[in-house]
Amino acid sequence: MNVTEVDFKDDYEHPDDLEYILESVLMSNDGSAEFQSLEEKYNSVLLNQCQCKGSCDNIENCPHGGQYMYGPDGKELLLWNSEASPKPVIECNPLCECSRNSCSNRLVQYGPRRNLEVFDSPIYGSKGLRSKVNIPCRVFICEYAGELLTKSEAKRRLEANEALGLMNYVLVLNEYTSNEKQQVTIVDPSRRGNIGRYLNHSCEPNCQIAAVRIDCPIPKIGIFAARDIKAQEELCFHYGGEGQYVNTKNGKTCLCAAPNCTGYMPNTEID
Ligand SMILES: C[S@@+](CC[C@H](N)C(=O)[O-])C[C@H]1O[C@@H](n2cnc3c(N)ncnc32)[C@H](O)[C@@H]1O
Repeated sequence: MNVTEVDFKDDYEHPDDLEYILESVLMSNDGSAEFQSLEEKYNSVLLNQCQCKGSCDNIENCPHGGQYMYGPDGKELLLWNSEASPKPVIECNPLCECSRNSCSNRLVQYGPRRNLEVFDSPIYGSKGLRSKVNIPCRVFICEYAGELLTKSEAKRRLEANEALGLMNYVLVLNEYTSNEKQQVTIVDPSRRGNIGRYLNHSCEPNCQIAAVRIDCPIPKIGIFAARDIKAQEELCFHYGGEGQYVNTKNGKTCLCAAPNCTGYMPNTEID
């Protein structure tokens, strides 16, 4: 299977007045030491390239592989991560020796899948995202791309959103190793973002998020199907990451209408 045969594109139009970006970008320099450290991380390169010949099918040899696998039809790569104990996903990148065309460890780097559409969600009374065609369980949908923020800037924006009654797009992704927080990544697609910004929160979501690294220590927030999803069904993920990725407390009233709805949206906490 040639990975480049998979149906990807990234030329979606945004209905809102914002800058369309293909992947997350650094916030503007505010002169802080925190920004400097974020910028250093953003500009550093992961030096763990593989030396696989051809594809990366042998996960014993490939330092990255093992998180994606082809489904039974052999057509699309699926996220093979267990939701209970997600392992870090590290894709092969241009420094790797494997063949770009046959490597089975590159997915998010090719951009969102086709046939997504922004629509006016009757459930949420605001915009949402759905697919015009069925989506199989565990496939990649799109990145949640936006401005990468320092904690201070994120707190400032969260407070401003609250004070002005604006929708909040800030997503805080915490990664843990055996209960210890290892890295915090904060993405805000409110001013600069991609199609991922339109996914609403559900207490019973059909999508899940995963931290995916390609060639930078700052992960991308990948959104994957958590089950088979029918065409026209609204795509949602749990803003609390179901406890794995995101720190939250109870927030605003949740409109998801799921049978197990807690009544509240998870509220982003930054410590
Ligand atoms: C990332 S945006 C999602 C896209 C947004 N609906 C739009 O029109 O651009 C997050 C915002 O959508 C709304 N939202 C998302 N999920 C919600 C839910 N379960 N209940 C109520 N509002 C929700 C909230 O206003 C939230 O701040």
